[in-house]
Amino acid sequence: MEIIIGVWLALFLGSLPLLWWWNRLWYVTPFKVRQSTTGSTLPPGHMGLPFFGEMLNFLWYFKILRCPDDFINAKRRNGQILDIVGPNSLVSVHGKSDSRLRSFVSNSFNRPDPLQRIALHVQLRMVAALQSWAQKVMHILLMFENIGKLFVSFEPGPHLNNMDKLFAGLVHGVRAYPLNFPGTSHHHALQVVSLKKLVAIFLGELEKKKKENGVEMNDLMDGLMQIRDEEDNKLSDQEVLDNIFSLVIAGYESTSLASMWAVAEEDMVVSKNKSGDFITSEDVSKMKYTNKTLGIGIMLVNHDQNIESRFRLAQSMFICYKIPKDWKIIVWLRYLHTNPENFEDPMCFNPDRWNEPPRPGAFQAFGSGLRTCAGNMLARTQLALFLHHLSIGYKWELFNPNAEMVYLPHPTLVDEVEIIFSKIYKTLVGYCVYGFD
Ligand code: HEM
Repeated sequence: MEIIIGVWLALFLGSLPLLWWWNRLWYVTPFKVRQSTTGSTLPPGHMGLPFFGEMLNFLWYFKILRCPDDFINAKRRNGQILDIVGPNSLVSVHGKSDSRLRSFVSNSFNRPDPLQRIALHVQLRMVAALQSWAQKVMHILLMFENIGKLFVSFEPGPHLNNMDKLFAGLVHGVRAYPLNFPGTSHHHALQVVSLKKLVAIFLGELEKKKKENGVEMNDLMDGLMQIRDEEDNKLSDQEVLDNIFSLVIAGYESTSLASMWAVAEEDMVVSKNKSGDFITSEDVSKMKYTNKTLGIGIMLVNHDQNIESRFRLAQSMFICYKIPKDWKIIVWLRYLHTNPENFEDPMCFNPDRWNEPPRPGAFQAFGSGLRTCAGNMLARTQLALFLHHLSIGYKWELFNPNAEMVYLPHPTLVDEVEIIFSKIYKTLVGYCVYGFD
């Protein structure tokens, strides 16, 4: 028995160096042989273990040490990207299909006229939601209601709350290690629960709209159903669904997280000089920085946007390195925002840093170039309106001011930022008397 254990142990230990170098032998050696005449080089760094890559190391830094920047900074390289995510959606298509969809989304969300209409729409909802939150402990879920209404005319209520949970489950599963067999969270989210239910809901909505045949045409899904290309072809049902899905995923969590961080950061900095009291009118008056705070909220949320992005390069140059076809690159935008070369004391909440424009290329909250965020004006508008209404009418405090940070599946406080809101009552002399609804 002891001999058998010894043999297995020896085999295991003996295979460790092979495992350690396997990816290098498998991927790098053939590349080097092919490129031996051109002298092209690959980016430096270890290739990780077979199948797992650097996942264990990644989890160690993100889950256990909770120092994600240390993992990333050690891998710092600079360069440009092209990206591909998913099959039919705006985030994955190119050329004419990309311009057609992008110009539709931009016209729907990023131009002054629709933005004005959206501002009116969402403000009513925001004010009503804030009022209903007063003197309760809340997470900020409002953004999902706005997105649901603008994109598919879903009304707030239990149905939308259920969808919110399904989307959260889906995003969770997509970010889990992609082991797609029964028992894994990836499989559960994609095959068992969230995706199937969400597809059924959106498909039902699409069918309903088709039957109504354009009676009510004022949301994003209606618009997508009407787009035509030069040959007068409409988008297929699958294309409409893919795009609605991607836009909800791209637009919802990013905006919610940014608003959450903006509120939490502003609250923390004001509470530093206080001993657990509620924020006062004086504190509120210090919040002359809505837009600058917005910048910080957006800066912080960016971390997550990019962890899920998968970039496949079609034989392109990356500085002086060659990136072989089908290799993936993740651009860690958070690195730009937390790099002291770009922002002085980057981790400090300092809205005044926006008094000066950032160094060119240093602030990439919405990405840049051809694939820049298609909903950036919608996001900015929603966040600015939300922070404005919040700071002129409400006071708030973190329910658990000492809650710890977690970084997976996205950077947030352990309690997902529970906040107690209460209304500031106005008097003739100003915002100085407090009470509760
Ligand atoms: C605070 C909120 C948001 C942040 C921080 C954010 C950030 C980003 C970033 C960094 C990218 C990648 C850009 C690149 O590859 O260069 C992106 C792409 C994208 N975003 Fe946003 N976004 C936000 C809100 C929204 C909203 C509300 C929508 C929906 C209308 C949206 C739709 C998209 C789409 C469709 C893409 C893919 C564009 C493409 O690949 O062509 N985003 N976003």
